[in-house]
Amino acid sequence: MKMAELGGRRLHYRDDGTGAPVVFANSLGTDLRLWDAVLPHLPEGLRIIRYDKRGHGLSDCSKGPYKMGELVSDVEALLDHLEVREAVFVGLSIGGMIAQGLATKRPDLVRAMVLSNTGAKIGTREMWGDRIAAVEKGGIAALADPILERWFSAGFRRTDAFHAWRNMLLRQPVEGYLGCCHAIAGSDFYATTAALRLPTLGIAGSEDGSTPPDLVRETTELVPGSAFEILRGAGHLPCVEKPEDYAGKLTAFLRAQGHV
Ligand SMILES: O=C(O)CC1=CCC(=O)O1
Repeated sequence: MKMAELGGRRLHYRDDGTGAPVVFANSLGTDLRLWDAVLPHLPEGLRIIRYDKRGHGLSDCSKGPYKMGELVSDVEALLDHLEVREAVFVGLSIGGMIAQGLATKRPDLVRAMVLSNTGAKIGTREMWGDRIAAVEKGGIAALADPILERWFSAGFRRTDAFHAWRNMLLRQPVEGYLGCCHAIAGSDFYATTAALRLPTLGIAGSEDGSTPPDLVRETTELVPGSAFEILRGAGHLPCVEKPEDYAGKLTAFLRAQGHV
């Protein structure tokens, strides 16, 4: 179990393997176990860094609301602490927004990025305001069913594994969840991501009800020369539903960059 003390805040992370660094950033309401099923399918020779963003998993849960800039600064400080440079940064959903912010702020840290199930902007201020109000009133349980319908395809929702992800969402600290909802509501990366020049792969899930394929494609295409892949039969978390396929797309991208 590793905790980094970063100027008064502690982030929980994992740092496994040696070689070229790949950093993974999770979505809203999930922790670093999001990537568990993908990692065994990745090639040797990688240093795999995963972390829990603030208010999630085993990281400190500071009082919200959070700003996207704070979430970007957190992982920037973590990577400086770990002396990581030139990583491939894989970000899913809010993690993909963090990827876009970090690539803009610290191009020395990010040599290529994977924008998975994300957008330059996700939803509207009104939509996030409604979600925040509903969670403040009834807790995450009040919205768990519709959230999980967007996260997973109907087939996956009939599996035993589905209930573990449901429990992860329900055990998520409300303060951290709401803090990140505020950060997403206030973020729009269209202009800054369009100015980025780095190898970029977009990954979408055909059944994703949160960040549909068209949004992921539109976001990815902001970066000239980017590639885009759809994983069929997967919702918002294709790394959970289709881990081998997800790892295959990621590995092909890493190889194309000469990262492995
Ligand atoms: O909870 C959702 O609807 C999915 C989601 C949006 C941003 C994020 O990180 O997850």
